[in-house]
Amino acid sequence: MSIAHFCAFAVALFAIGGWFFVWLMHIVAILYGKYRLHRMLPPPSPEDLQGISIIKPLVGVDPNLFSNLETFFHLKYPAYELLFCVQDENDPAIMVVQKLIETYPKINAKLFIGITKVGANGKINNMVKAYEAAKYDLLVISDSSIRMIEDGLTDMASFLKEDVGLVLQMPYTYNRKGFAATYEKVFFGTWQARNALSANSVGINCSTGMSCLFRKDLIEDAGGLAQFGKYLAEDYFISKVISERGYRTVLCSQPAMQNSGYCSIGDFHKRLIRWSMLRASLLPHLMFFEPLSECMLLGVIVSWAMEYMFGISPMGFFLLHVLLWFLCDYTLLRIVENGPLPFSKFEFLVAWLLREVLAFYLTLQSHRTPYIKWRHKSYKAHWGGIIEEV
Ligand SMILES: CCCCCCCC/C=C\CCCCCCCC(=O)N[C@@H](CO)[C@H](O)/C=C/CCCCCCCCCCCCC
Ligand SMILES: O=c1ccn([C@@H]2O[C@H](COP(=O)(O)OP(=O)(O)O[C@H]3OC[C@@H](O)[C@H](O)[C@H]3O)[C@@H](O)[C@H]2O)c(=O)[nH]1
Repeated sequence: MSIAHFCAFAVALFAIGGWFFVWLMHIVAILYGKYRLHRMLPPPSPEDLQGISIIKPLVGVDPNLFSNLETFFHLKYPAYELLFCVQDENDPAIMVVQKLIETYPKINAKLFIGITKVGANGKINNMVKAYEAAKYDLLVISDSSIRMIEDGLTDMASFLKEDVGLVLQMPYTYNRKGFAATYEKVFFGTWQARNALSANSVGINCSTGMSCLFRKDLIEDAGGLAQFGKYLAEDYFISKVISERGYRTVLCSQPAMQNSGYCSIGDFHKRLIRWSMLRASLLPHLMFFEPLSECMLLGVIVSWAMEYMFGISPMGFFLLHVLLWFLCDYTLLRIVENGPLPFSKFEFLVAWLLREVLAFYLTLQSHRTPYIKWRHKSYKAHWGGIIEEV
């Protein structure tokens, strides 16, 4: 066998192995999603539910902010406090929070204005005051765009068994109108859900910090929330220090319902590029594996490999591969949504195709510049996840 043939053989073998691995991820995600999502555990008795401090970092106002925050005033949970953080004293979010606090005087809610600068991460700087003032040993960090159902906090708390340190709501979206909303829902219900469910099912850290419950003492033991200010992916490192202390990270049954009032494909792509840049700085090998695990690129490579190894028609193989992937993604999305989809099958097809076709382009965009833009600030990420503000 010539060197060229040997190399081609090795690449084809690797591609086919990777292809089987990705199908394993599809299957695990579907089975684990069915097992875990939308199946609340029997709630512990109210005496067993410990108090929870919910930290809400806010920047600016969008048309859904009031109603999203209001859902936190309707939580059915015996003891919780709401700690709203606003970093700028001129931010109109202050008025929104004050209005809610006036409307619901029986709910224990406080507003913190101004940052404590502990690092470059604006979200951490914004949350530090509330973190220090939190009166309960359990903390929830919940981003501004999140809506909660009445039982959402009980659902999270009921997954906090003795050996669990962090409970995550898997990122998903609330129903909104328009194609951009469909596109976001398809992304979170397919690509994101597949990775999050398969990784969490085997205990791999696949954290997203938009809605998570954790034990404050574990973070204190690691030096407090302030020490995560040097990272932009503070969620990944919070999960990491919790695992290092011997506690598990689990998903709860209810996904995180993101419901930002502004929804556009351009802004969503910027967010995906930012996340991709974070991941590349944390786990550089993902720069190689992530694009290879995408439907279109993997399909092209494996179709070639199948022809090279077994003489199978590449076009037929590619079309079958895409069709099966599409069906698996549709099945997973239905599991995550747990009900009829708020759009037609045709809209799903268009949004799905667009995401799959653009995946590689977005990956390339994430390598174009070392500067990460987040909420009007620019950061430079170094290997290992440490960032500097530019
Ligand atoms: C030949 C193909 C081999 C396939 C290998 C698998 C490649 C994994 C592909 C994609 C990575 C998934 C990323 C998940 C989304 C994370 C969302 C995110 O970016 N969050 C950031 C912002 O909140 C956060 O700061 C970063 C977190 C880092 C997460 C790293 C996750 C690694 C997950 C790997 C999944 C492997 C699953 C294996 C299951 C058997
Ligand atoms: O400077 C900032 C930036 C953001 N934030 C807050 O941080 C939360 C998340 O911000 P965005 O919605 O812009 O960003 P994302 O949803 O993409 O964040 C996600 O990815 C990056 C991670 O570090 C976050 O933990 C995760 O939530 C919001 O509640 C926002 O108000 C701040 O408080 N200050």
